[in-house]
Amino acid sequence: MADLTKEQASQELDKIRPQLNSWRDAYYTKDAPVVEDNVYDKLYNRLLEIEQMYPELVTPDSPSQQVGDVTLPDFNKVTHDIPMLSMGDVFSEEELAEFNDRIEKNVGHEVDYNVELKIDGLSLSLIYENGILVQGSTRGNGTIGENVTENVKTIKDIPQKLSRPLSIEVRGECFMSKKEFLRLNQERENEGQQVFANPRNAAAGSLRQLDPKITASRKLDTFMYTIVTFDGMDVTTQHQALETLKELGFNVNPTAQVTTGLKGVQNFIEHYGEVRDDLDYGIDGVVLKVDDLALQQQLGNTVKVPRWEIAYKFPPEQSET
Ligand SMILES: NC(=O)c1cc2c(N)ncc(C(N)=O)c2s1
Repeated sequence: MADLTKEQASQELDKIRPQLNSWRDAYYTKDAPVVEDNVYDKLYNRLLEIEQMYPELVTPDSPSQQVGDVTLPDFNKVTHDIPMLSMGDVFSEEELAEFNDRIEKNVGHEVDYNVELKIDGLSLSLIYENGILVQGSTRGNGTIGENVTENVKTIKDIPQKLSRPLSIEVRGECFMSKKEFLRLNQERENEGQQVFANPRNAAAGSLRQLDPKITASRKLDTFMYTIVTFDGMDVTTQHQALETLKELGFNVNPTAQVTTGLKGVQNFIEHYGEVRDDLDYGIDGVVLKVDDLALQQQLGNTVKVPRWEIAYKFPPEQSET
């Protein structure tokens, strides 16, 4: 191969990487391979050749770093530097009032809450370095989770590259829509396989797959709802955090509302309790979060759960087995 200067190599890689990634994306997630394998392989080998000559030019988003063809023997584990805590639950308006009273007593005044739907899926952590997705992981036991990065890369609504080159961690919920759940179970029934009991199990069974191709064959969705590390972003409320997540390219549930104290919370709960069957995703409650992020820090966490958020749980859905 004619020797390439580093500059020529860098320029050629800048052309090859996005081309291969877009072909790969089509192959994995849009079920529509747009190029013959030998064309893909030829360009991929060219990329490997150049990266071998100039290893310092390898970037995290290079196709050579996205080994999506390997079926892992078991999940690699990741440690959550900031634990993925669970959340306290309440089941009545009275308990909600007690939660609010504790907060107001602690901080000495009424607080705004950001009220969000509690999605019936599984928690997901995403880590980006300079805007590139480098790790996806499950909650696990809250401290040690499973590395599901290759699977996460097949989920269409998760950006592999952010709109800004930020190094951040974000968290949210991975779920399967009711429509996809019915399609998948019909497919499994036709193939004589065991069906999933509910969309949450189907989502967990699809994300926690050792073969990314199986994950890619299932339509998973996400709603992201927490920025864990901000990389200097000036975000001071949970409401702003959701707007920022949306600007960065994440899928964010559009129903969140800010309330002053508990005013309006009961209406929100009653409304979504009534329409939950009509939503195409499962919800099992409503989450109240103190909107001011500094107040969240001031309130902190108990041993197990944050003091600044609570889940108001709906009764199990009728259709749920
Ligand atoms: N375990 C947790 O902290 C949470 C769990 C969930 C969930 N399953 N769905 C939505 C939210 C939210 N909107 O914050 C949260 S927060």
